[in-house]
Amino acid sequence: MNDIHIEVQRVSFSYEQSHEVLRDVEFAVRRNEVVTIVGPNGGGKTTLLRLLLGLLNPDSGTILVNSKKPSDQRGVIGYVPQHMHFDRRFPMTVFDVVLSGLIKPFGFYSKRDRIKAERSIEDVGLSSVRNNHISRLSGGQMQRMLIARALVSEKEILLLDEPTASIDPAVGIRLNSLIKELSAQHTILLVTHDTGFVANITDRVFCVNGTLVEHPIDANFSEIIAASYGRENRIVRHDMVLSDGPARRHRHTRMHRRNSVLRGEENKG
Ligand SMILES: Nc1ncnc2c1ncn2[C@@H]1O[C@H](COP(=O)(O)OP(=O)(O)OP(=O)(O)O)[C@@H](O)[C@H]1O
Repeated sequence: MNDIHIEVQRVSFSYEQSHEVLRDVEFAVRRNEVVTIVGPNGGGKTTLLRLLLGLLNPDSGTILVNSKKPSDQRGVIGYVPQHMHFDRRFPMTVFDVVLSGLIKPFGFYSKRDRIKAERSIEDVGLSSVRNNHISRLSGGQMQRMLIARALVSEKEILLLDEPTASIDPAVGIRLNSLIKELSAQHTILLVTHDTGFVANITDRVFCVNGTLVEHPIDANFSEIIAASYGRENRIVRHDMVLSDGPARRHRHTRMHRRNSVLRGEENKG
């Protein structure tokens, strides 16, 4: 089996009538690696995830997932968003949401599907709230439910977008162990501003800011990355930004750094 799970060769991308967002991006990820993607707001991290998911096509260059085009490999990648919007008027339970991760053309789920959903819920430690309405979940439980939803269809690769955006540090420690456990079976790419959170689980760190640069990981890597964005800054949590347009531009001009480096050191200790 090819050890390279994702291969990106000299990829450039621009949105229509806009400046180039990514230029000559190149990297390879091996199976079961945990790769962290960091970078300033507007640096192109989400765009890179969309390219890997096959939702966008590069202007030039090649992306291969399992040696094939991402659009042919959609079943292989599970995307875990920061949060999801559900209509609270519908009585969706944790189990329903996780089961819905199995896309069925006619919506009929077999006994085997249900067992898979149960297992995924168990894997993320949510069995006790299996029948709870999702509006009653905490931020950390919601995040784990979304991971279970990605796991249920047996994806090989998990893309986690800001997994710590809506959780507090104590919950972050549990989530951190879960990601570590999942990495035994999955290749994991996570976009985060929270370098402290990933310090003990990541194999590699990529910084995306138009281009992609790999950072060496050493004892001080969180500090170095934070320093390169400006120590006085605190990175804004994604869920605090409500709209696109001017607000988004505003966000890009005032990058904040969350005090996560210190928190991460606490986590490690
Ligand atoms: N659909 C779109 N159309 C046009 N421009 C876009 C679109 N989506 C993103 N952009 C622009 O592309 C650039 C990269 O955006 P992207 O969302 O990939 O960055 P990011 O690193 O994920 O940022 P953040 O940390 O703020 O989420 C930004 O300048 C953004 O305004």
